[in-house]
Amino acid sequence: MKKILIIEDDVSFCLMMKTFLTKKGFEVFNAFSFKEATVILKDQQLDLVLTDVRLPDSDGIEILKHIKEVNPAIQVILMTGYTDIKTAVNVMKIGAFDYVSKPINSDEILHTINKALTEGGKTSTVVNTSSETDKKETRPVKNAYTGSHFIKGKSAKSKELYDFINVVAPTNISVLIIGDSGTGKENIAYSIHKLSKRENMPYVAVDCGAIPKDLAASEFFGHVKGSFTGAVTDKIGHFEAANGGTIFLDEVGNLTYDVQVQLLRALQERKVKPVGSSKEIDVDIRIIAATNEDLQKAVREGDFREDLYHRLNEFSIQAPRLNERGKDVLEFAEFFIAQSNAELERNVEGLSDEVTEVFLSYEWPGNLREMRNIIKRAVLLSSSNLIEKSVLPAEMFQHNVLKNADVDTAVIASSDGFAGASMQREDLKLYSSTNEEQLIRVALEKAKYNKTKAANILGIDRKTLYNKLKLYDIEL
Ligand SMILES: Nc1ncnc2c1ncn2[C@@H]1O[C@H](COP(=O)(O)OP(=O)(O)OP(=O)(O)O)[C@@H](O)[C@H]1O
Repeated sequence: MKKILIIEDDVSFCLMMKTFLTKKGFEVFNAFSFKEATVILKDQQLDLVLTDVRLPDSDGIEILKHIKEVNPAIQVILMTGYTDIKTAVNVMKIGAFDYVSKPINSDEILHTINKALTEGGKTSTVVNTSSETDKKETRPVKNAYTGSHFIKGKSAKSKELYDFINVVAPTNISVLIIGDSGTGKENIAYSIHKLSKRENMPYVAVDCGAIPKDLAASEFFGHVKGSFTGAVTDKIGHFEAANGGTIFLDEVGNLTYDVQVQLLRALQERKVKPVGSSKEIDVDIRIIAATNEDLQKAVREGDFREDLYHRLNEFSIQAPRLNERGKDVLEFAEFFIAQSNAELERNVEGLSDEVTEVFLSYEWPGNLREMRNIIKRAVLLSSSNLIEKSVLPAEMFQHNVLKNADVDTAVIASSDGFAGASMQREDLKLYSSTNEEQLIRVALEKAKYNKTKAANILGIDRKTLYNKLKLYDIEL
């Protein structure tokens, strides 16, 4: 397990990052000052340090020098506010791997960390060649797409989606984006912002699922120095940071009831009060929220406040599943191939005919995110100009074959090739509910109603199969 040290005096941010990176499989240590960091650097064999450029007792240059003295193999990524970008660039010149600007985008930081851990050793003094201006333009967003860095698609579903985006973007209406994981909700939110009158104002994306309950108020509304243990400096909350622009609340269904109350008040009164402060700050914010849960159900069950739900859902947009977007699948594939080529320095030209067919009929349960990952891996593994079946996960064929009711072949396919190298069978989940029942029935029939075998064929565990049998009322 790779070990990461986060050096940051903003305690809440530090803990949030720790939660996020631990979930991603790293062993994470926190230090709130340079002094604390030196102790951990001495005791632990670290792989990477993520550090603020400015700490109460040190600065980026001193931190980097010290780290490189302790162990030159440790990769260093700097976290910086806008005013410190120049310092960050200087620190990179003396050996930091890269820098990221605050507010930190979780996808981006993860990408940079993985890149540092894989490429860092080879190029420990890499200087990022993008200009400062470029960085400034793209940094305020959690999402890295700007300009042509995303595609719209031409299918009826895509057209409908962009019609909605175009209609709602210029208004100040709150938008709730509903859709399965990986359908591109974050990208939709950013598109709305870029097409609005607020396009040149801040866009702040907040992953509500990653905010620890106790720190939510401080995260959203900020705090003043000394207002609680660990509040060593004043902190600007997300609302204030987004003032004049747009705030995107991702996974909004994860907010606790208490935070929902505070949020609603802020939205209604258009004022926020930092924790420990008596002063209210006026905020003018456009709000976009996203969920992959059934929020209406959460409202019915008393887990999500109805008034907040209506406040967020003045207009709703459904993010289409990838398999509803017809031939756009191929356009997305082309886009991800180009993206992976650039990232991995490869020259893959496209999909073989056979793979094109598979792509068009596959369910894509993980939507765009799944496609991006599958293509990235395929580009890495491909030895020919075209992506062939042999570099795709076998589960993709298991799906298709199952659809054709040829389960025996599916089982063979799944023990073939690089099957399972990246995807756990349990990750398969059970596709869309429309054909889920049918898939289960086919698998049961092929397994001669042996539940263990059927579960195996479906790539799920027995317990999940039992639950599904109950759900669909399948009698055995
Ligand atoms: N229009 C697009 N063009 C190209 N790539 C896209 C587009 N929309 C999304 N993506 C890609 O798909 C991935 C998933 O998108 P995104 O994070 O926006 O999905 P999401 O619905 O917010 O997922 P989750 O619900 O899990 O947070 C992104 O990392 C990006 O690489």
